[in-house]
Amino acid sequence: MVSKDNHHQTGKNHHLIQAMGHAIDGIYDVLSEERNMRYHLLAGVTVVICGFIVHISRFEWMWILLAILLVFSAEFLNTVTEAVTDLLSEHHYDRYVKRAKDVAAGGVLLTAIFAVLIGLLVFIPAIMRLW
Ligand SMILES: Nc1ncnc2c1ncn2[C@@H]1O[C@H](COP(=O)(O)OP(=O)(O)OP(=O)(O)O)[C@@H](O)[C@H]1O
Repeated sequence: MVSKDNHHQTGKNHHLIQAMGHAIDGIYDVLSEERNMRYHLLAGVTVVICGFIVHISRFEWMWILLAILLVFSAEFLNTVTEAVTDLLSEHHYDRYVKRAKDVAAGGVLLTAIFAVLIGLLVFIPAIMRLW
């Protein structure tokens, strides 16, 4: 989905609906263009389904949803970093581009490790409770 603006807008949004349209375009862009984001989405949906199956508590849901949101946010920032650095470098090698991209990717990795830890802390006791 691409926003319905026929012109190439470069200025501020004029109303909330327009701003929301661009924001939804951004979400769609990350989901359609970034393969890693699709893996994160698949993992997130799987974890949410598992959460319903093993009846995790409200407190546990808060941690699970926070972990999912953190990974998604890091992936969004990673995509922004890639877009801006690719624009600036025009795909030529640049050590500052490398630094920016590696740091952004490191942020995604850290949030993914956090999410796995939260998953283990929540689901191991939840599965044991079922027994
Ligand atoms: N213009 C550049 N200058 C220097 N290093 C670069 C440049 N472009 C990419 N790199 C290096 O290559 C790595 C991967 O680049 P990039 O993130 O663009 O590709 P990607 O594998 O498609 O990423 P993702 O999987 O997150 O979409 C970067 O982390 C960086 O180390």
